[in-house]
Parts: sequence; C-alpha cells; structure tokens
Amino acid sequence: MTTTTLPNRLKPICDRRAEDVAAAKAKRSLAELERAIATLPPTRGFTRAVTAPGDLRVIAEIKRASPSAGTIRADSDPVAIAKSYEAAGASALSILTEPHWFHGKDEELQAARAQVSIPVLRKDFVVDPWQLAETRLIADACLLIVAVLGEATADYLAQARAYGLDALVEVHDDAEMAIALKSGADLIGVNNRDLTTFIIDLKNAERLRPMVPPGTGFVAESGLETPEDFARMRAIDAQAVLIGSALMRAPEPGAQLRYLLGR
Ligand SMILES: O=P(O)(O)OC[C@@H](O)[C@@H](O)c1c[nH]c2ccccc12
Repeated sequence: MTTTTLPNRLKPICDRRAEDVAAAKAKRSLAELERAIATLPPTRGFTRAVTAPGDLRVIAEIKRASPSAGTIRADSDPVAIAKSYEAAGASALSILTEPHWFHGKDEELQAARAQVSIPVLRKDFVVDPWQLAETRLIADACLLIVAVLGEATADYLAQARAYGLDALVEVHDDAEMAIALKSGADLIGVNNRDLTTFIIDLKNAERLRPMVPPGTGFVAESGLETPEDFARMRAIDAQAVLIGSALMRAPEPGAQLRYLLGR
C-alpha cells in the first residue's frame, strides 16, 4: 500500500503501521497465519449482530487515547469495561489495537474478547493484507478505511471475506462513499470526525445516509455524546452507532451506555 497521497494526519499513523507489519511479517509468514486460520471456528458474526432488526444497535469502543483527544482514560481495565458494555446492552465491541497513537494492544483485545460473547471489531489501520489474516486470528471483524485504501478497498474486502472475517468499511465524504458502495461492502460506517481536521459533525452521517441502499448496513461513527444524538441517528434509520470517547471518559462506561440508551 503506498501512502503518499494520504491526508497528513493519517499518513504518519499508516506509515508507522506499515513498518510494524514489515517487522511482524518477518516473524510470522502469511502462510503460517493462514494455516492457523484454517483450524478456527467461525467468527461471532459482527455484521449480523449490528444489523439485527430492532432498536438502534451500539458498537461500544475501548479506546485509551487518540491523536485528537490525547489520553482519554489512563487507568482503563479493558476486560472490566468490555463486560460492562455487554451487560449494558452493546451489540458488539470495537477495540483499538493501534499502539503508538491510541495506546492499544492485541493482547487486551484478546483478553476482553475471551470474557464476552458479543462480536469484536479490531479497530486498527489496515495497510497490508497480512493484517487481515492477523485480525481473523484474534477478532470477528476488521475496519477498512477508504481514505487509506482508496480503490483497493474492494480487494481488501474480498480477502477479509475469504478468511471469514466481517468488515466495516469507513467513509467520510461522497467520493469515499461511492468507492465503498462499488466495493460491495455490506456494512458502511460514516465517520462524523473528519480525519484531516478532526472536526466532528453529526450532519455528515445525516447527509450521506440516503446514498446507502436498503440491505446495506449503516453505522454512524464518532462524536455521539447525548441521548439526543442517539435520537438523531434513529431518525435517519441508522442500524448502529459506534461510540467511544463519551463512554471511556465517564466514571462508569457501562452505566453511561445504559443512560444513553435510556435503559
Ligand atoms: O470516540 P468517538 O468520537 O465516540 O468515536 C469512536 C470511533 O468512531 C472512532 O474512534 C473512530 C472512527 N474511525 C476510526 C478510525 C481509526 C481510529 C478511530 C476511529
């Protein structure tokens, strides 16, 4: 994946991830990962869980830090938070594993996933197909960011599916949405945070919602903080919301989720 045309804030993260992958590949070949995948049971079905009929579904995120917010929660125990999200009614989890900017760890994802029964999205910056195999070994779904992958999104999606891995395809404008739709994505997330400026606007999801045809799952991502924000996403018939900071900043993340869901 060449990253020369990436928006400035994504580029350092993706370049660093590409270096990490190069080092990891030297230790574990793709063939070795694929042999391990062949022995795995099916995933928990992320797309199915977050598009199931009923009230707005929640993908609750575990995120210690981010480039836009700095440290969000220093003392977080990911296993305890994962259990509290599940008990509060989350349909799925999203767990950041990017280490340098988001302070994530694969081991924390694995520990959290082992203690819940809902599906888990590995939230990371995929810049190499090798990461899809790596993700299949520890999680139920991957994130594919169209701003990073461009027209290659379709190939990454096909490879993820070949491993039995679900994918959330992330876009933030019309041009990226067109690429996501063409890629055959069955789950599209609109990021309300502009990854070049970090500005958040829920109108982004509202504006792009009509482009997504029935039968394709729609997830509104980022910047959701209040019950009113949830109501706005229900009003556009989003199947799910992806929420991180507003939960991670609360004293009790699970209790905060319950409050936002009005339960
Ligand atoms: O913390 P928020 O504003 O609730 O956002 C969660 C999630 O949408 C956000 O973490 C995110 C969306 N797309 C990403 C891509 C990479 C890293 C992080 C993200």
